[in-house]
Amino acid sequence: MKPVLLATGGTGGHIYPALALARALAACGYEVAFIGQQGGLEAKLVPDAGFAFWGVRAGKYDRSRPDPRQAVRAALGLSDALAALRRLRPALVVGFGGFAAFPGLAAARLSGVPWALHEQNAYPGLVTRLFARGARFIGVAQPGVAAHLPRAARERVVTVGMPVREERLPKSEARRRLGLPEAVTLTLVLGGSQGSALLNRAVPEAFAALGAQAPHWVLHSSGAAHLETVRAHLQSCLSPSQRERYRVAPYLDTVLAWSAADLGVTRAGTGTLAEAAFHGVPLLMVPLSTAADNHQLHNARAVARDRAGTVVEERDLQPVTLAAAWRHLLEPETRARAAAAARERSPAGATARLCERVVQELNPPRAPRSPRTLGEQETA
Ligand SMILES: CC(=O)N[C@H]1[C@@H](OP(=O)(O)OP(=O)(O)OC[C@H]2O[C@@H](n3ccc(=O)[nH]c3=O)[C@H](O)[C@@H]2O)O[C@H](CO)[C@@H](O)[C@@H]1O
Repeated sequence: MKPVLLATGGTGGHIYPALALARALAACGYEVAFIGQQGGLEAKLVPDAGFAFWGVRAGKYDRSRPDPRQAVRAALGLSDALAALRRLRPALVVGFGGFAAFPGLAAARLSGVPWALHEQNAYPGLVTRLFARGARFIGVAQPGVAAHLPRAARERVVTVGMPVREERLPKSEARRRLGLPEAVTLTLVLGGSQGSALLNRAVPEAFAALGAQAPHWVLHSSGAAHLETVRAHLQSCLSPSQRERYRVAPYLDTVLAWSAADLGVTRAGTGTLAEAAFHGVPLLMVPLSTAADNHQLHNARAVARDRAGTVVEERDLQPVTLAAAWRHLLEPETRARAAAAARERSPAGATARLCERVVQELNPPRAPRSPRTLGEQETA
């Protein structure tokens, strides 16, 4: 059977929805492989999840600094990807946006292999805009994307939602597996797939400013590169008893972490927001102000409009302001209302919808035979 090749990488926001689709396709008996950047986050996450990975020479294209080396790297990545497609002979390539998806999609276009796309953000990224024309379909996580795509591609846009790993554990079991006490209020701190230097600094300071709270613990994902800095920061700004209640890890299994959490302090990447909604966890969001087209602020405001969380903008980020917003969300009534509103936003079913659309593409309906043809066959 020809495999489905998923072109993805760069950040968790692009990789995790592809992994969710891969699991669903594999469960239906389809063969799946991935193509992404050699040495990228995907080169670890994909084999860890048990799927075949082809690494190609890809790199982020810096539009502000055109450099011939970027063009050379793109050409090398394309030749790697063409070789991979010759070898794998995929039935379909599905691209998830971001620079790491570029070589696989470009190779598909050049080799005559059909391709499809999934776009996670409300404003489509460059790769989605480049490959929308000619795509078999463009699955989108949020409505309103079509207006930003070439006219010829718009009718092939389908709103499927944001695929997340639709697994939940009982809170008590998740906490036990994380080594956390059961009868406490737990805030999960997540700064996106690479961690956030800003949250790493501000959240421990806000925790100190919160003062005495009913048993309240924190589980904080620092990002692999920031673990030691955060540990040193906790030593300097928290008392020993506060440190006892503040756990830090370089990277978390987020099915466990969201299952255990009562509240999140996060950036506002699409993946994080969708997972929080799936798990019914209210959020205190600090959107990344440098995200393309400030899309994290738009993402966060949509959550706040639905009353599933609160936004604190970077420019207002002081330990006391963060602590005040945090204290408010910790109040049991506020938290319960926001958790119910979060559940209303759940993306449950998105993976199945995307999978179904891919399966349709792999098994196109046979053209109905005309009565005349049938008649001819009968008399033949
Ligand atoms: C800097 C940047 O370009 N960010 C973009 C990137 O977000 P980025 O990938 O950083 O953030 P997202 O919130 O979209 O996704 C993070 C993912 O990493 C996972 N995770 C995180 C920490 C951890 O310890 N363990 C773990 O598994 C989360 O569960 C989540 O699935 O892609 C998103 C989707 O295109 C965009 O909306 C973001 O703006």
